[in-house]
Amino acid sequence: DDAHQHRREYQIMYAEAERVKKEDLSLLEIKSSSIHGRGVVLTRPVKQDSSVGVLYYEVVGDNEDRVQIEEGYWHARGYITDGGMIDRRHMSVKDAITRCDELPDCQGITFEDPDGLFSNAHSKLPSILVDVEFKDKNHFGTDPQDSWQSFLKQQENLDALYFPLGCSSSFLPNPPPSSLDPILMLPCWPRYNNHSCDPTAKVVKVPVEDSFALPGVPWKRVVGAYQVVLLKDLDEGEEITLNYEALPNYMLRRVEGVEKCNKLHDEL
Ligand SMILES: C[S@@+](CC[C@H](N)C(=O)[O-])C[C@H]1O[C@@H](n2cnc3c(N)ncnc32)[C@H](O)[C@@H]1O
Repeated sequence: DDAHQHRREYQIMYAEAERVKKEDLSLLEIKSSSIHGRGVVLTRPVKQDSSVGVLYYEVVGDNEDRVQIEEGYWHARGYITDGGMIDRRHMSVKDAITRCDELPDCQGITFEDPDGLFSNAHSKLPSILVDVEFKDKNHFGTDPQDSWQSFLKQQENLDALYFPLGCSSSFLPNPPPSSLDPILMLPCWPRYNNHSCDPTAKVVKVPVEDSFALPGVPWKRVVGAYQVVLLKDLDEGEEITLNYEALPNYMLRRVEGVEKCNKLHDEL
C-alpha cells in the first residue's frame, strides 16, 4: 500500500541524512503539536544556548529553477512572499527591473503570470505590461501552479537548503504526509518545526569544514550550517519553535495561515 511504499523509499533517504548530520537524534521526538499537526519536542531538558542540531546547510548558487537572465537579477518561478511591498506599477518587466535598481530598498519584483509567458527563463523577456509588486525582501515561495514570477536582486549567498537527499521538499511534500511514521521521520525533523512569534529557538549560522560535502551533490560548495539554538531552558516535552519570518532567505516557503509577527509590514 501507499504508506508502505513511502516508508521504504524514505527509509533509504533518511538513513543517508542521518549519516551525514551526525546528530544526537535521541534528543528529539516528532509528536502531535498544540500549534499545528506534528511538531518537534525534546525528550529531555536542554539548556538555553544549546544547539539541538542542524536545520539547514547553505550552499552557494544552487537551484535549477532559478536562472540568471538579467544582469544582477535571478529569475525565479514563484512569488516573493506577503508583505514588504514598497511600490506597485503596471509596466513591462524590463522597466520594472530598471526601476527596482533605482529604488534603494528594492530587493526584487514579483508579478502574476497566469499564462506562463515568463516561465521560460531562457527566452527573451516579453514586453507586455504586468502588475508588478516591488518588494523590500526576497523571501521566496515556489508556486505549484507556476502562475507567479519573480526577479530577485542577486545576493552573496543565494541559497540555503538543508537536505538535497532525503528531506528536501522534492522528496517530502509540505506538509509531510501524516501517514509517515514519526520515528522514521526523525532525521528530517527540520521539516516539522512549527512557527511561533514567541519562538523557543532561533537559527545560528556556523561554518563547516572545507572538506564537508553533502551526499548526492558533493560538487556544491557548502558555506555554512544553520544550527537550531534554544532561546531559553526547555523541559522534556517542550516544543522547538522558530519564528519563520526571522529565518534567512529561502529557508522556508510561503506558509499560508500561520500567525504573522511583522503585522505592520503586511498591511501595506
Ligand atoms: C515545517 S511544517 C511544520 C510541521 C507541521 N506541523 C506538520 O504537521 O506537518 C510547516 C507547516 O506547518 C504549519 N504551521 C507551522 N506553524 C504554524 C502555526 N504557528 N500556525 C498554523 N500552522 C502552522 C503550516 O501549515 C506550515 O506549512
